Amino acid sequence: MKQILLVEDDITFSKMLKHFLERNKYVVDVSFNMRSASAQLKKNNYDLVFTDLRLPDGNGIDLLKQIKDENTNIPVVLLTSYAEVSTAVQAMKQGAFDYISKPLNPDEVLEVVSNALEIKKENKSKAANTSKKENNTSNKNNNTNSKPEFVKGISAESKVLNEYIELVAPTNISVLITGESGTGKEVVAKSIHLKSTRSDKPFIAVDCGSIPKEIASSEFFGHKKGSFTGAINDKIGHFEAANGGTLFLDEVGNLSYENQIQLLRALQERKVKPIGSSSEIMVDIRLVTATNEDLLEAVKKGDFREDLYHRLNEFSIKVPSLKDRNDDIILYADFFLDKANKELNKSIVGFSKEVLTFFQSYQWPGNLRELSNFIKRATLLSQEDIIDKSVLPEEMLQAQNNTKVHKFSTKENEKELIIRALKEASNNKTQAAKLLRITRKTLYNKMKEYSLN
Ligand SMILES: Nc1ncnc2c1ncn2[C@@H]1O[C@H](COP(=O)(O)OP(=O)(O)OP(=O)(O)O)[C@@H](O)[C@H]1O
Repeated sequence: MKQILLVEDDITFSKMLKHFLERNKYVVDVSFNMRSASAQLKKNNYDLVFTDLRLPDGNGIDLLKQIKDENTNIPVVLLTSYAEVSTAVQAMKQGAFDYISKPLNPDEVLEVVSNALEIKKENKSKAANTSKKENNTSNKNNNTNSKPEFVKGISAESKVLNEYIELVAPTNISVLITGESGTGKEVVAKSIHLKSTRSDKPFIAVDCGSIPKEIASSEFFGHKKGSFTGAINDKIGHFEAANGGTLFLDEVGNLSYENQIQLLRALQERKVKPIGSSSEIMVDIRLVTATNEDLLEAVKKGDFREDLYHRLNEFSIKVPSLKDRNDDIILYADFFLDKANKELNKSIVGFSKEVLTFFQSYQWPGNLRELSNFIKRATLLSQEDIIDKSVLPEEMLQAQNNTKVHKFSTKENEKELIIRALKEASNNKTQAAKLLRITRKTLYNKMKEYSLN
């Protein structure tokens, strides 16, 4: 079993993480400070170290340096608060394997652990093959740059999406990604980065929705120690951290008007000035943004600057909703089942026919995220080899009953159903055909038959 050393002075938090990792079959030792961590490291052969950035007698970066100085290739993962992310990025330049910001997301923790252990295995076998040549390649295969797990899809909508990604990725064009929540906008952004010439440089993802507007400029551009109350250290901003690579701004529509002006200026001038600094830093970033709101509408209302909108929207990509990617659903379901099996140590082989039919007719308002969550829950609950309809939650069944999917039952109500669907789709035939689950051609034929022009 793999051994992990967890260095964290917050007793409750460390207990929680230790239990979680143990439940996932890792052996975990805890140290509450650097001194005891150093002693533990001398005594045991750890496969991975998780360390908090702030420790009572030092910090995680000192510990990282110590591990690197001792020439061990134990991967080190830093635990940080959101505000410390840029320090963590710096730490990665010094050889940390990755960082995870608190509050922790269990999936992310498991993914980082398995990536880190994989790298350690690779390093070990490299070292064995090249016995006298020192393996001095840094662990730059961090989570921010690792390959995304990506299902390409086979539906017509996915084909268009993938073509757009391939086309735009190698350029420096700013891309605005739109689509409902949970459709995979961040995965698309990362895929653009990984297919670009910047793929070996950082990909920095920023959730604009979670940054309070008062600290947004310090987050984007950094600050100097002492430049305002609370600025206890120099801080690297997201622009600088992404230098040479890609800056991904998620929920960009949430930026305040003032922050929009600052962002536009930085993009136009290609340089940033950290708060409290007298000098400017030239930055070379590729910008990718995402939103699930109608930014043009926000522009019309005066909530979003038009000049910024055009700067962000040099090319736009719409990620289709899951309900419009019917041909892909089974691929995604299999992918998420495989993932859930691995995470939960189960071996469910598939889905019953009824569940697959349900997948195709449910509207999936939460898109891929909802499908992934559903499958994880179902995998956990299922006692059999197959996920069957007994695990479908009542609220999903209820929602499905309330959906606007109409089925032709008898010839008599066919005309009425078509009229209703056309009305609901504001006369858009493609949409109406989708609601009716018939092809557009059939819809046109039936409209002709019932003189519905
Ligand atoms: N092509 C894909 N292949 C496999 N998994 C995917 C794919 N696209 C998205 N996912 C998974 O679906 C979930 C939602 O994706 P993501 O976070 O990128 O969506 P989003 O549109 O950015 O969401 P939000 O609007 O809430 O920011 C994630 O768990 C992600 O890993």
